[in-house]
Amino acid sequence: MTDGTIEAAWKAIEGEGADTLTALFETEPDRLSRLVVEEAGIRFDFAKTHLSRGLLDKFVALAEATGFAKARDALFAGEVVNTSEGRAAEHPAERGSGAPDSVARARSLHQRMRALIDAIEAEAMGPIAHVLHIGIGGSALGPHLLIDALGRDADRYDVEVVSNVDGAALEAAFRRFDPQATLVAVASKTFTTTETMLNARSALAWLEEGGVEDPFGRVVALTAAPDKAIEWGVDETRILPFGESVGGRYSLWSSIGFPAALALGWDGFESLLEGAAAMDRHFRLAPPTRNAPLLAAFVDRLYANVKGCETRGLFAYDERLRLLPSYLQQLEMESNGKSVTRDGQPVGRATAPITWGGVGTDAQHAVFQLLHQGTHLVPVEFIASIEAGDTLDEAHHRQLLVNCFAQGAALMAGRANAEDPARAYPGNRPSTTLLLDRVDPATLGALIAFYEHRTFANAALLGINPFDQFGVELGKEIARSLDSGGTDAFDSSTKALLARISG
Ligand SMILES: O=P(O)(O)OC[C@H]1O[C@H](O)[C@H](O)[C@@H](O)[C@@H]1O
Repeated sequence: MTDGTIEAAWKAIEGEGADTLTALFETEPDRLSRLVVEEAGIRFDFAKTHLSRGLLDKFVALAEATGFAKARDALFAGEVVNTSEGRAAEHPAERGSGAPDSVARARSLHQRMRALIDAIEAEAMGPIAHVLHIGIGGSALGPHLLIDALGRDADRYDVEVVSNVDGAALEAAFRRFDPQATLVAVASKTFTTTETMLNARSALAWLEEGGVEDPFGRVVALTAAPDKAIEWGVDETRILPFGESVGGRYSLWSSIGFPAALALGWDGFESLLEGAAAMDRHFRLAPPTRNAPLLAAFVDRLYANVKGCETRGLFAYDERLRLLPSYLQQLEMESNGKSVTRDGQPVGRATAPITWGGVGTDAQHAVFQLLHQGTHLVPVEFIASIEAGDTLDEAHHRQLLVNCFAQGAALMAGRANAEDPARAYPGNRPSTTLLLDRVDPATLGALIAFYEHRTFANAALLGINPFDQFGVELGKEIARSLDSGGTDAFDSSTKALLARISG
């Protein structure tokens, strides 16, 4: 399609969305049957958004104009969709959804990971009780989310994920762990990330100081750059590689998921992959009006591009999912926080909103005032599970869920108060609810794959490449330069700050 057709499709959308949510429920009595999708153990409820029947048709037309279906086919076929880096994006192949040779490659790497886990379980590296996972960004957020959400009752290995270069983070893990019983997993796609390599060196020193005779014998490397890991000193048999075409923030399905597989056991890790594969099938095959990731992307675009919302709020009404907002901050903002299209042209409209959020009910007592009465319109997403994550009196879980549903209802309905404006609620504030049957590996796999595909669908509608992240490079380059004392090129404020710490 031509740029003209795409612009015409956007123009048609940008004039819509004026009806209130309450009015939409009156004029469209079939909203629930149309805007609720049940898939892979998750109920996706988009009914409390401004996605009217007319708008939905127009978004479907936009998807057609932008070549969304072709882009999706290219993703699953393993074509070069990351054009700026000349690579495919093969995270779907990690869970069996992709070109047969990519799937076969991913399977054999998974087998290698499984064999190493079997060996660790058989105490081939001595008795291991603790796993210190060192990585940052995509090499930490995904495994950390999985372990925190699913590993609470697993009673297997005690895993700690350390990402920050601030030594306080690593020291806290050292205090908790016994070096004699610790395995160190160094996770880095590139195996060059400064923070990770410095933390890894300090972990080696700690093993040595703790009396471990061969510290490298306790190190496993999870990387797409095995040569670099060998060069650094890791034995080849303890390197778990993954493909260059698996992006960092999409890599938890690969060997980057190793600590999660250790914490949950191999069966749990496989269920995670199967859940994601179920969502892959849905994303590939469901028609646009029933396709959960695509509908979610329509909602994202509606609020960012029609209603001018600069943020989106995400509240997990489940303690086990407390790390979901930080995981999604990287997935969504690093993928789609861009200003130019795939062809290097200005995008011309808002791209990724700022993703922020927290945990319910805690957040209700802190930030929800602004959501209900503030001057910013924030589309809210609620995530909850029907099955409880605790064994206490069921009043706990009931309170959690009724609070979650009450917030969505209150945001939408509002309440007038002619006498006292300070006590009036404007209402007409949108929300989406994702209700999981339970928080288990399969459902969490499906949920994370849903978010990946939603991010991809947003990028396709905007015409941007979600798989590169050049925005993070300049800061790294300047840090390197400052570290080596080269301040000449910098402003006086930065120079003065450096001088202040240099004594
Ligand atoms: O896995 P690594 O190569 O160590 O990279 C870790 C992280 O750092 C980079 O700066 C990127 O912003 C992230 O996308 C990446 O996940």
